[in-house]
Amino acid sequence: MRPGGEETPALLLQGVGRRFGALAAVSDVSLAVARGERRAVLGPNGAGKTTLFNLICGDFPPTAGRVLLFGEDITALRPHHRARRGVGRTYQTSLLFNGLSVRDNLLVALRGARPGRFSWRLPPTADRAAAQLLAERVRIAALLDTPVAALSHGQRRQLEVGMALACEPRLLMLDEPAAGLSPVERPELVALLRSLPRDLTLIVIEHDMDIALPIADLVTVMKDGQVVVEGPPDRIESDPMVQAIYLGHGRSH
Ligand SMILES: Nc1ncnc2c1ncn2[C@@H]1O[C@H](COP(=O)(O)OP(=O)(O)OP(=O)(O)O)[C@@H](O)[C@H]1O
Repeated sequence: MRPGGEETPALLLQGVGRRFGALAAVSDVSLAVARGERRAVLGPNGAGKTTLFNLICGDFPPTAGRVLLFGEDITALRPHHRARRGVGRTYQTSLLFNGLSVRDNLLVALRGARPGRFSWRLPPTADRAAAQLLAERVRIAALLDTPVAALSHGQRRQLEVGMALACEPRLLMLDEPAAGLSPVERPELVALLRSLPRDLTLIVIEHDMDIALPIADLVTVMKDGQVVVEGPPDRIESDPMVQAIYLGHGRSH
């Protein structure tokens, strides 16, 4: 396999682990996510999903193993260096500017995404057009002049995805995008995620199967820091191990 060639996975984890003292939060995780793939990482509370997410984004280094992005070893790189190489992300807690409009939030993200970002050199019309495109992509174009404080929870999530897309990521990581959404908002989010460009590689960390399964090409299920099952959504749903893990956790509707 030619490093960096088309067949090189977007993300390759090789025996990745992370300990916090005596606790192995993530243990010997190996997985390959193909270019343009939509991968869901599922698992109950405490399974290690967020820790794995942070290891991929670089919030802290793994205590074992390697992380490769499009063939490049990024294990030792800090988050902003990973971001420059194409890792985009959203956060479980919102990082929006409540006092600003949707448009201004997108403009801040667009300007922050550019090297030399404090130069403010691009003509405002180009930025406004880019903000408009992003808003259309995440289905909130009608809300461009609305203050973020007036958005619903679901609309905030859509804006967060738009802001992450402003950096033109090659790999987009979403951390529990459906957390706190109403039953009406959830299908809208699923539709939005399904409509993202197919060349974008997407990893969604979720504990909710009803969100994860409709958007995923492949699902990785974690428990106690380890990968316990991996496969296509239809097989995951009927897998006895997955059913046992989720028994008692319930599926929300
Ligand atoms: N910074 C930390 N220090 C110590 N222990 C941690 C730290 N972060 C996570 N852990 C522990 O690692 C384990 C895995 O946690 P993690 O948050 O990755 O799971 P999760 O699958 O994301 O769960 P949830 O769905 O509740 O977010 C848990 O036992 C957690 O308490």
